[in-house]
Amino acid sequence: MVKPVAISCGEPAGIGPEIAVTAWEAVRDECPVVWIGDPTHLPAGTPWKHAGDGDPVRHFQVIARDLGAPRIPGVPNPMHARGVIDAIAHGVELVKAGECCALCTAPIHKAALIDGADFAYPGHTEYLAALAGDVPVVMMLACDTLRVVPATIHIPLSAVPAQLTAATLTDTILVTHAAMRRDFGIAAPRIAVAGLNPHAGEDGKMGMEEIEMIAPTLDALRAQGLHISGPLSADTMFHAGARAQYDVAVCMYHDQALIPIKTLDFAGGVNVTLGLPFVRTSPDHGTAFDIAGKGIADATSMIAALRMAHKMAEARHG
Ligand SMILES: NC(=O)C1=CN([C@@H]2O[C@H](COP(=O)(O)OP(=O)(O)OC[C@H]3O[C@@H](n4cnc5c(N)ncnc54)[C@H](O)[C@@H]3O)[C@@H](O)[C@H]2O)C=CC1
Ligand SMILES: NCC(=O)COP(=O)(O)O
Repeated sequence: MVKPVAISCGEPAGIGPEIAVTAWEAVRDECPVVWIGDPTHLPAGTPWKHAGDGDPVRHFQVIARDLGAPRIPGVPNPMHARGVIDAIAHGVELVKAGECCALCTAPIHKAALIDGADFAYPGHTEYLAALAGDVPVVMMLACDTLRVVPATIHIPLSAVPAQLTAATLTDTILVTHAAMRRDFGIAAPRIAVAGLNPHAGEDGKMGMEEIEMIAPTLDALRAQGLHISGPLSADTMFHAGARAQYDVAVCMYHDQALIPIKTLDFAGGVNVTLGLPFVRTSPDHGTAFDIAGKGIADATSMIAALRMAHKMAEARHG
């Protein structure tokens, strides 16, 4: 029997509840899901039942949690924060216990969780790494025409150069390489690596990180047999011809990686955490407070995230 993907509710004031239901309507024949959240936050008329009751194709399956306050679209409520965090942890437990095949997280509003529950993590990626026992993880965003990995994630731009060490870059590339092989069936992944500075440093005239750290790190990994190009100029590595030369691009910071993919395919991109002992995906977008509750949110990315979760779980476990 196909196990369901657990969906954590995410920020109730955002579009999470509505895109979960719309995505379920699109994939319910191929990919069962179970949603963890407060059923009073679901769009009116959602045909939901408690998980295990009813028919998962006709009834949206819910593991009900009382989040303590109603949902007001666009207005985050600190009272929800604890329940939102617990829904993620519950999803992880279900996957670890083998009751669900993967976790798909709806977007959280990071500030609301920090303000409402002293959440100690800047995002799911870091929280899931902690729940998995502090394993090294990597954020990857993927669409049909591009995969990108930021080597540093949710930190201020001013903190990037200090965090960008040979160890960070090596771990990022090795986790990415292993996941390309295990989860995406690419036997010898071609990895393109961006420089940090304009023109990848222009021979040291516009920054020294490429010469002092990035290039020697890549040389050491090439010596281990990895197919790596770079450090490349970030501004010229994302046009169609350049993208054809690699399977995944490793970038130096969040926006260097995410701007190209969200520009190419905002609707279809999927966020996936590599390196975890379980499968986790997510839509590439955030809470979209400006359109929450209006019934106009596009669920394409959520649908792609659910399909990718199932496919990755299948690749791992059959
Ligand atoms: N995986 C996660 O939990 C993520 C959470 N976030 C969080 O989301 C919050 C808002 O972030 P923003 O940068 O404003 O990005 P956002 O993705 O929420 O919104 C950016 C723009 O795209 C639109 N948009 C987003 N998703 C859409 C959809 N499915 N259909 C139609 N339009 C859509 C929004 O209406 C808005 O105009 C932040 O708190 C951020 O931390 C952002 C990205 C991922
Ligand atoms: N911009 C991507 C993002 O913030 C996703 O973070 P995470 O919650 O998946 O760690």
